[in-house]
Amino acid sequence: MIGYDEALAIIQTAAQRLPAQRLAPERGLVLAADVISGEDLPPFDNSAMDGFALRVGEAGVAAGSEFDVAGAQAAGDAQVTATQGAASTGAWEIMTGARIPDGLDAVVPVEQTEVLMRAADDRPLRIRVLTNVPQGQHVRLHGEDVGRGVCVLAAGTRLEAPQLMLPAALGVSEVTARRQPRVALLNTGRELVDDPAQPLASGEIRNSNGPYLAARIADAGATLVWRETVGDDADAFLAALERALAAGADVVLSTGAVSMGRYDFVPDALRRLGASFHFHKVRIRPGKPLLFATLPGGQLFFGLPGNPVSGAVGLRFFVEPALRAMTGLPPERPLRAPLAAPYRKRHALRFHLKGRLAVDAEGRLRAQVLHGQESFRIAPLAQGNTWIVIDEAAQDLAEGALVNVYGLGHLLGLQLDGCEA
Ligand SMILES: Nc1nc2c(c(=O)[nH]1)N[C@H]1C(S)=C(S)[C@@H](COP(=O)(O)OP(=O)(O)OC[C@H]3O[C@@H](n4cnc5c(N)ncnc54)[C@H](O)[C@@H]3O)O[C@H]1N2
Ligand code: MOO
Repeated sequence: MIGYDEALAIIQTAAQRLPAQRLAPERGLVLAADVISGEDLPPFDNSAMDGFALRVGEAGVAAGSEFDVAGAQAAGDAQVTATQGAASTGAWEIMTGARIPDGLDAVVPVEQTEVLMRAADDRPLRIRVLTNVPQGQHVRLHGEDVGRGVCVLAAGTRLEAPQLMLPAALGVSEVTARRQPRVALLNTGRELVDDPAQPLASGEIRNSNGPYLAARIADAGATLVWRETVGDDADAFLAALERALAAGADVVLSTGAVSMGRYDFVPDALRRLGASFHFHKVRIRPGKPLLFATLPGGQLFFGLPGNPVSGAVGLRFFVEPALRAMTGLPPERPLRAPLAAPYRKRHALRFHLKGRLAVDAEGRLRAQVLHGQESFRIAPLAQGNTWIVIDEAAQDLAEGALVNVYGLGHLLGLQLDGCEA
């Protein structure tokens, strides 16, 4: 049986990067090349205020100075040049975001002016400024936010809403990126019932892994292209696998039938198919019987154990690193947090514990191991906001000992909202 680090290295080698493509920027893509700005942002000098644009020169102008109003400029108006006469003495009425007329170099907000004369249509004709106006005041210079030729998003960045604003502002219609991996999910077990309204017959249980893993696959930045529940039958399983691959899956996940029981057919079915096995069983808890293989078509296959928490751990710590490698995201690094209470670990396995990161009365983070760590107990999952990971070699840990903590998903980060002392 191999340890987790070895398993992770195997996954990172086997998970080939998806091809880089030219694609319209959209949420979920991971950049495979830097995005270089081809435009200035802002694209032209413009006003940060509704008011009057002036030519004030290096010295600025003093409160009390008066100006004739030579014109008006609103957002969307094309470039204008303040006339020579107006440039020296005139003001231009200007709106927020409007191009600064060429030759002018400061803006005074309307509320810091007094209108001395108006036209019949209410246009201001002459103003007095009520404050000193330094050169450059309230002028947003072209390229001040982003200059042309600058790298605005680096290769390896995942596009989320904050990373979509820049391409939109800069007229970037295509980026070089990797799409989201496509994942299929096959839940095995003749005991499984999918319809929540169906009463359970003797020996049946409800399929809880299916909805959980489907939601987590989406959180993990992958697209679920196929989901099916199959009985404990290798032929039915292989037929479902064929449908999953026909749906375009890059990665197939199964749950259950991967351990030592007489109906644990997944390894044999994969052998029949000609899959190449990378490993089966890892020194972890829960989730030890996890199986990882490459299918004849090059797709990755993860056989997750059926116990619900084992499947959750398999997705979080085995499948998610593969998704990262496929899209070109760098490997994750855990954060460290102190244990809220002593923890005794009696087995030489790497433990993945349902945990809660909470803040104590002094505002310090504390990692609390939740009650009910067995792999069939899902109630604590609903209270958890973190995975606490304890190395294989660790044994007795004192209160305050630093442990590795991971967010519930590799893209979710640590979420502390709602925590109590
Ligand atoms: N003799 C041994 N028995 C077991 C070993 C072992 O080493 N030797 N390992 C145990 C460990 S650890 C795990 S984990 C489980 C894994 O078993 P399988 O992957 O073969 O899973 P199943 O037997 O099919 O199911 C296990 C358990 O989970 C329930 N289950 C399955 N699918 C779902 C689902 N979609 N939703 C909710 N619950 C599900 C299933 O009914 C079983 O109770 O093996 C141990 N045994
Ligand atoms: O490791 Mo199995 O993962 O639950 O009990």
